[in-house]
Amino acid sequence: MAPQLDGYFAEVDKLSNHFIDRLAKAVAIPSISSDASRRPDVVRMGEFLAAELKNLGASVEMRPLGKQPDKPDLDLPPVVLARYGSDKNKRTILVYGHYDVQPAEKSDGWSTEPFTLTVGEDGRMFGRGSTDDKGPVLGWLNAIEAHQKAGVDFPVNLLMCFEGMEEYGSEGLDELIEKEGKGYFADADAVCISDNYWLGTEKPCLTYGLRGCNYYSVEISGPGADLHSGVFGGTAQEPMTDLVRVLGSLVDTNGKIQVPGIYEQVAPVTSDEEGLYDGIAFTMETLHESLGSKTTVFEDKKSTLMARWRYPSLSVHGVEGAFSAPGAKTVIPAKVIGKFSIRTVPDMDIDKTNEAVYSYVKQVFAKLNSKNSLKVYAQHTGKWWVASPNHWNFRAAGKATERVWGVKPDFTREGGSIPVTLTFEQATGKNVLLLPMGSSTDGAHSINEKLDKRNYIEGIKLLGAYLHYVAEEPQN
Ligand SMILES: NCC(=O)N[C@@H](Cc1c[nH]cn1)C(=O)O
Ligand SMILES: [Zn+2]
Ligand SMILES: [Zn+2]
Repeated sequence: MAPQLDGYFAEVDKLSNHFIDRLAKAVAIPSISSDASRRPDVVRMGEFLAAELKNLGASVEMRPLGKQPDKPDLDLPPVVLARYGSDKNKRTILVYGHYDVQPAEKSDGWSTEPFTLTVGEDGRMFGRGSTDDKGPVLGWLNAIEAHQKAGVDFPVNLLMCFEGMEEYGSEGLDELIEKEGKGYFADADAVCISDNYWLGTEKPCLTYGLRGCNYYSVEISGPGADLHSGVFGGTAQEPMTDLVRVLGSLVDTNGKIQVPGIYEQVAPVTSDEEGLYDGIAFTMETLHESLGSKTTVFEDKKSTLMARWRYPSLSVHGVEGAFSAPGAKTVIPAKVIGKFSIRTVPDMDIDKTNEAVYSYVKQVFAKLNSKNSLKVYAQHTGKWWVASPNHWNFRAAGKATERVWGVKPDFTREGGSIPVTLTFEQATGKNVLLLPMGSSTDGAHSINEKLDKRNYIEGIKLLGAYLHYVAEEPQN
């Protein structure tokens, strides 16, 4: 089966240093979508991708998305739409990825410069975006190039959609996908997204579910300006004191969400599902390794996987306006904005969840009897997604995984979110598959994010092999 793969694999190995150089160039562009001052870098990253794609012979369009809703003077970065091949006798696969990254500063605790790809002797390649999601996005480009250089016919037509706002909730992209479902994406036969991770470090997986994410701000203000705590301490009601109480009321030490109306929306566990977790290659030891500690809520695998995949969670992320530098500053912040998010699961509803959060936060604040003012709002929201893995798209990916990694993949769900996954499914009416490249210890969103050279190079083989098996797979 897929006889040309050996030539393709050999070419990927031959080109591995060139592919690592391409990743180094991408990592060097600090395309941080949440930081307005970095917007030119996000655009530069989109232009870099477009130029590389054009060099490979793809037809490319840069689609503007208009202004950022919460910052009306700021343009959203363009979506890179590209097509490689338009042979009516071949299947067409639509792939999605993102070229923006999470913020990163060396002073956050990185061991290396975050925007310099640093390849260790052990093959770990450190750099912001290496695994999330520049490595996987470049994987598709590298697969095209290795086919060309090996003289192996590209087995499918490839449609590509790469965005620059995923880490900020994919602002503006839903509308584009909905419009292009029957336009630019009309001939897609299936969708593949490479933007998640293996559950551990050795066993590959295919992913059929994601949690959604509703991201909230709680704004508390009082004084007209930041104050001296010696002069005003004890005389002014302090926004930070109120905020700490509100944030502290949201979730308990074991992650139980305290907002009424959340768990009531969660789909009950079925008997089929009960038996699903035992066969998954996941151990608490791997979790401890990727967590960097043993401070887990649960001691067992099943409860842990359920907590990550099928129950909601609430995380408190930070406070804007609060003193957070080292040292001791005796300030009373005048206005503080607490940030937290809820990862949502079937059958939670975005609006119902928002209403539950707003009403609870207002109630907790009212009980404080504070003279300060409160605002609570959602910064962005995103839907959960669960699909059927009984489809030729998943079968092809399963065969590719066995061919490249020598094992059958686990079928997993993911605790993270890719807001547009459900939108792709609904707008194209086609099956969506998540095919991860990186592993559980990659540290996406964290300090020292990395992608192992082995996962990058074998991952490029995997993406190419998947396309070959897609071409051979009979209809369902
Ligand atoms: N690799 C996917 C990823 O990291 N997604 C983000 C997306 C996001 C940001 N805000 C809401 N969703 C995630 O945090 O899961
Ligand atoms: Zn990502
Ligand atoms: Zn991410």
